[in-house]
Amino acid sequence: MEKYILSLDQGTTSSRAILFNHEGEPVHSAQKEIKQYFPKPGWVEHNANEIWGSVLSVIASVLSEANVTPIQIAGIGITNQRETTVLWDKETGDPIYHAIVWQSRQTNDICKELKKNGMEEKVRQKTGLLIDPYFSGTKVKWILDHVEGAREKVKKGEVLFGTIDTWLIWKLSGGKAHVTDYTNAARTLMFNIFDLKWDEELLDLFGANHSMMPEVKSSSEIYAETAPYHFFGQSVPIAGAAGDQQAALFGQACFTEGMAKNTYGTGCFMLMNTGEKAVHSDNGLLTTIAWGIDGKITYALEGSIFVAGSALGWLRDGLRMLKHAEDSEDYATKVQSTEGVYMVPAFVGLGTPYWDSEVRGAIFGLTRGTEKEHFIRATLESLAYQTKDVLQAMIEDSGIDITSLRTDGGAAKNNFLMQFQADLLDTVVERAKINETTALGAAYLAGLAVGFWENKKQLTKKWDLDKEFEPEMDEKERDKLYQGWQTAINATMAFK
Ligand SMILES: Nc1ncnc2c1ncn2[C@@H]1O[C@H](COP(=O)(O)OP(=O)(O)O)[C@@H](O)[C@H]1O
Ligand SMILES: O=P(O)(O)OC[C@H](O)CO
Repeated sequence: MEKYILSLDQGTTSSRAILFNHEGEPVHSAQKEIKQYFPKPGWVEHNANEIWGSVLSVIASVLSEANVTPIQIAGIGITNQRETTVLWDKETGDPIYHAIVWQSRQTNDICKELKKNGMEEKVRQKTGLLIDPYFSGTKVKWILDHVEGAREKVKKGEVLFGTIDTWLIWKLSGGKAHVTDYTNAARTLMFNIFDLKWDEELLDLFGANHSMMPEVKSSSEIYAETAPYHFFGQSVPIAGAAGDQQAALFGQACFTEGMAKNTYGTGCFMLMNTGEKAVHSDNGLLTTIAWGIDGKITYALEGSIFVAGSALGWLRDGLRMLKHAEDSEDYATKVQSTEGVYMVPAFVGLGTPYWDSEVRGAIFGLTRGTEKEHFIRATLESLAYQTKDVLQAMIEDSGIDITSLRTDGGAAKNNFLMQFQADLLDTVVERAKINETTALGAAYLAGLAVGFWENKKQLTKKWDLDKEFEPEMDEKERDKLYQGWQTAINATMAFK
């Protein structure tokens, strides 16, 4: 009977379940979109129970469509949208508020206050992060400030905190395991990435305490078994977990120092493996944990872009300019250029390297001749421009000149975008063959823990190129385009 690893990829827009065979090939997958709640401008929330329901539903679909029985699952790997924060009642398992999504800006005022009190440098030294609504800490404080009786319940030890990995492991294990892994803990603003402990002072700052925090474990080990009533009568080891961007770095086999990948999903995240060294950034990058395996921590530098593929989602759902996000490629290639139109999709502020949570989106250079095609092309190009901003910061901080960039994620399927990216960076873009790189990373982390695979070298051998994009644009044209972008960004930031 053939065995598989089941990888659960809980992203911002959808939940996916993917079965990997022993060759590391995805043999079947199921996907379900989740509802986005936008209660106020700049706020983004999810329903944690709906997330859980969507995960159960994709597990059921993938097993039935692949005709695989639960007994054939050797282990489960989990990867997830990071930072998104859930607080729930330990007894009833009910979330006490919606999950506040990483993109949400509702903790802006809390961040301002912390910065005013001079906390930025201390936070950076301990966590490698900045004070920004992006991270979990201020989201915890916001929920405690806004949900009646929450603080008292926390004091009595009746509330649990978790990022989405923690929530799903807790649910799958029937409430037995309250754990997270190093990569997810590293994004909370409450975890010291050097001592590898929850930090007393930071917990205090956000009104949290030890009793609500999950135990922090490595990214590849058995955390718990599934509760049989949640897993079709079977106890299956949940054996690996990592935030989706770190899982993608692993899935892209970026195992040596200096290797980097960029994932184009809802947002866009470039991570570079910096080995055992935690590199400090002077250019707005984050210092974070790439993975913790076998008692060893590998660090990464990260550039975070908040709006990437979701700008196409906005063209589809908000402006109704597109039927499907993938149609953007056809529209973009119908014109030779944007004819000077620039779109800055700062819908929830800007991340690396600007870190401005109050700025909002803008569009420049419209003429009477601007058509839908130019608008769509400018939106796609904005993903590439933001990536160039990040790459420049990365080269400056790491001192490593990146000569090729590995890419993956939903929007990386767009050939126009990948070619424009290569042109703009003047760098070869290598799109990974397997589309589900994030899920593959999580599958490998779990597979290593249960002995399904022996070592990560097997994954390196498996890494395969789907398509290589060679830069073709001349230098003058490239510089002119990028200068236009820089003018647009500066003007956007000036308008507040
Ligand atoms: N061909 C495409 N061109 C541009 N954007 C795309 C394309 N296909 C999907 N997208 C965008 O990619 C995102 C989905 O990518 P995915 O990696 O699944 O994201 P996540 O993991 O954040 O849920 C959506 O925001 C969608 O708009
Ligand atoms: O949902 P994604 O794939 O865009 O990833 C979200 C990130 O983990 C947020 O930090």
